[in-house]
Amino acid sequence: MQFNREAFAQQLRQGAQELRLDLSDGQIGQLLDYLALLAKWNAVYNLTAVRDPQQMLTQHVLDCLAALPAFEGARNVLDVGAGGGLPGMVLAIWGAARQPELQVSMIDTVHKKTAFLTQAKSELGLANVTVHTARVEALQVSQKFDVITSRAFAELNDFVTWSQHLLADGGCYIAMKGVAPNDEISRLPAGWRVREVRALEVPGLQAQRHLVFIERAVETASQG
Ligand SMILES: C[S@@+](CC[C@H](N)C(=O)[O-])C[C@H]1O[C@@H](n2cnc3c(N)ncnc32)[C@H](O)[C@@H]1O
Repeated sequence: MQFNREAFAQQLRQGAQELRLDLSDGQIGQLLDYLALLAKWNAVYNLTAVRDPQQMLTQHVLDCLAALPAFEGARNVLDVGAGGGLPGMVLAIWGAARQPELQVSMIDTVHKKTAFLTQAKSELGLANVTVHTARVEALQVSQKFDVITSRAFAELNDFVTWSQHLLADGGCYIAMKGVAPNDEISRLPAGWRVREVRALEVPGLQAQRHLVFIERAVETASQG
């Protein structure tokens, strides 16, 4: 397992440039620290099927970086089924410098995954991160989320059904998907609508990526 920090830093800088993301040296360093932790823990705890750090950089870190512009202005984000912290950790690292008011919560049912997230939060000094070990259906919070996101989590219908009690009024879902999930969209529960399906280009990845923005459908006022 090769971890060439300087080469990875260069790829991140180049990727950020292609994505028009303004990443500081400090943020690049934190992203690499996160990647190194993920690779180290993955060897023992099997957090992600992607095992090679180079592949992790492209398929995980750059993939999540490509989605970040969609989170501009978000204040309180929940990442459902965060696993090893994707996209939540990448979002938190970016937000800590870029959007200091941004809070990122991550939830997963698997304790070894949330143990990793708690350790990464501590080692990276991310005060903006909260970690929950639970099924999202059972989570209760005092402050609801203005954005709920997920990546490689579940069919959109389940994602919305299981977590809608956690979305603030006026909030929206941002689901990270591969090919545009038109069938899943057609099966969304009543009362929800897709505001936008946005195609993404991930540097170094020859695969389709889409963000699906979902919000409550506005009820048509009765004409009485
Ligand atoms: C395929 S992984 C994706 C992990 C990460 N988001 C990524 O993109 O690498 C899906 C994750 O969802 C978690 N999960 C499944 N059902 C869940 C539920 N009901 N509530 C919270 N997490 C759940 C699993 O434990 C798993 O870590």
